[in-house]
Amino acid sequence: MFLRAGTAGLSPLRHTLRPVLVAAMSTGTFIVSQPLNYRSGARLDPVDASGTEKALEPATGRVIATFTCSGEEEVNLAIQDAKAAFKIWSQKSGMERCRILLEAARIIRDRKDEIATVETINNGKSIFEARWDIDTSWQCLEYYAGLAGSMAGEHIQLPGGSFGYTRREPLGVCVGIGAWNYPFQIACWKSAPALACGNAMVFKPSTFTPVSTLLLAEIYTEAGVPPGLFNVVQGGAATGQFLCQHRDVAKVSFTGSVPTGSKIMEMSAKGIKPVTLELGGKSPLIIFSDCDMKNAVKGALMANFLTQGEVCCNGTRVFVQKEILDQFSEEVVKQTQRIKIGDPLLEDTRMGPLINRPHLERVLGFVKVAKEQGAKVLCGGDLYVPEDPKLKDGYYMRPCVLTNCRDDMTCVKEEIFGPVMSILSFDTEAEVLERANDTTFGLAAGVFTRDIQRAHRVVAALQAGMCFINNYNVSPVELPFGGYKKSGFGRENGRVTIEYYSQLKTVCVEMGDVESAF
Ligand SMILES: NC(=O)C1=CN([C@@H]2O[C@H](COP(=O)(O)OP(=O)(O)OC[C@H]3O[C@@H](n4cnc5c(N)ncnc54)[C@H](O)[C@@H]3O)[C@@H](O)[C@H]2O)C=CC1
Ligand SMILES: C[N+](C)(C)CCCC(=O)O
Repeated sequence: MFLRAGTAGLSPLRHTLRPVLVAAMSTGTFIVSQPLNYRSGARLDPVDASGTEKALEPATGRVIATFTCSGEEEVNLAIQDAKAAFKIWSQKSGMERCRILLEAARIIRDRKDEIATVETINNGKSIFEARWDIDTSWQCLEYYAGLAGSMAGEHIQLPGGSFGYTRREPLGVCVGIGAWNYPFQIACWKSAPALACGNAMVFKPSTFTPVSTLLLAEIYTEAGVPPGLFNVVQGGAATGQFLCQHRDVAKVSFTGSVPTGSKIMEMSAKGIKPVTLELGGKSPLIIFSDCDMKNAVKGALMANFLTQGEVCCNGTRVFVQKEILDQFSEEVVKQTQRIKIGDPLLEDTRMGPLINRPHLERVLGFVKVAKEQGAKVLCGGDLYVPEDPKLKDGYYMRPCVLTNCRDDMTCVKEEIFGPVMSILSFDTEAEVLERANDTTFGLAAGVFTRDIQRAHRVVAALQAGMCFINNYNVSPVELPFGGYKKSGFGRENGRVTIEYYSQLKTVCVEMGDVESAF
C-alpha cells in the first residue's frame, strides 16, 4: 500500500520509490489502510461517526477500503479548522496564492500516473482516460492560479473628487460535494477557483469514490496552503446534510443528481447560502447530412462512451438526418464494437467496468425497457465477462447502440448514466430543434455540420449551457461549464467562476462635506 499519511515535503526516498510503486499497482492488489478524512493538514480518523461504508474496485468487485462516515462533531471540527485557515489565506495577496496553486499544479502533473492509477482502481474508468482527467485537473489549478494574481476591483470617479471602488472578496468556508464519476477532477474544479479567490473548502467525495481526494489534500499541504484550508470529510447524505446546514458555511457547490441537488438547494435556502449545482442531463447531439462523417462518428462515441457512459453531459440522444441514417449507424456500430473492454489498468483498454452492481443492473434494465418499447439493439447492451478470472466479479457490459428510437421512449427521456446511445432520425432543422429542446434538462448539446451558418444558428437555438460544434465532451478549463433548466446553475471553469466564489464589496468615498437632508 503506497498511500502515506505524512504531509512533509517530497523526500528523496519518495522520489526514488514512486515509479516502482506505481508499476507495482495492478488490478486486484490495492488496499487503502490509512484514514480517509483530512483535517489540520493530516489524515485522521473522524472523532464521531454516522455509519460506515465500503469502497470497491469495480474491476474486480473487491473491497479496497472500509471507512467511517463523519458525524456532526467531525463536520463541525472540519469547518472550524477551515475557518481558522481562511483567516490566514484570505489575507494573502493574489500573487502569493498564485504561487502555491502553481506548485500544487506542478505536483499533480508530476504524480499524474500515480493519481490516475488510483482513480482507475476506485472508479473503473480506463487508465488512458483517467490520465486525461488528471490533465484537466492540474490545468484547472494552473488556470485559477493565473487569475488569482490578476483579480482586482474597479475605481469609479464621482462628482467633486469623490470616488468609489470595488473589492472582490472571498466568501469564507465553502463546501464541495462531489459525484463518483470524476472524483479527482471534480475536487479540483471546485477547490481551485475557491482557493484562488481566498476561500477555504471542506470537501465531501461520493461514498463510492473516497480515495483520490486525499491525494489532492496532501498535495495542497505539500504545496504550502495553511493546514485546514482544504479538509476532507467522508460520508453520504447524513454527512452532506451536516455540511449544508452548518451556519459557518458560506457556499455549497454540488455535483450530482437532480433530486439531491434540489435537497441541497432547500437546505442552503434556509441559511441564504449561494449554491452552484452541476446536475444531470439528457443532451442532444445533432448530426446533419452535410457533416464530416468520420468526425461525426468519432464525436458520437466521445459523446456516449467516456467513463462507461457515466458522464453528466453525454449526448445520448443522437439525432441523425434521414439521408445518412443507415451509413452513420453502420459506422457507429463498427467503431463501438471495436472498443476494448476489460482490465481498466491495461494500456489498450478503452472501457472498464461500471461503478457497482446495482448501477450496472439499472443500466441493463434501461436496455430491457427500450427493447420492450420497440427500440432495436444494433450492438451491445448485455453483460460482458472478461476472460481474466480476476475480473469475473467486476461490473462490465458491452456498450450499446439503440435505433428505431422515439422521443417518448424511456431510454430517450431519462438519464441512463451508462454506455447506451439512442439514435433518432430527423428530416428538418426546425423539427430537430423542437425535439432536441423538448426536455427538462439543459446541460450540453452538440451539432455536426459543415455549414457554418447553420452550426451557429442551431447552437443559438439550443437550450443548453455547454454547446459543441463539430466535437463533443472536450473540456478546456478556460471555458465555463454548467447547465440550463434542471441541469443546474452556476458555472465551473472559465473566468466567470470567480463570481461564484467571491462577493463584491463597494466602497463609497466622500472627499467633501456631507450634504444632509436634515
Ligand atoms: N453536471 C455535472 O457536472 C455532473 C452531474 N452528475 C450527475 O450526478 C448523478 C450521479 O452521481 P451520484 O453520485 O449518484 O449523485 P447523487 O446525487 O446521489 O450524489 C452526489 C453527492 O451528493 C451526496 N449526497 C447524497 N444525498 C445527499 C443529501 N441529502 N445531502 C447532501 N449530500 C448528499 C452524495 O454522497 C454524493 O457525494 C447523475 O445524475 C449525473 O448526471 C454527475 C457528474 C457531473
Ligand atoms: C470531462 N467531461 C467533459 C467529459 C465531463 C465533465 C463533467 C462531469 O463531471 O461529468
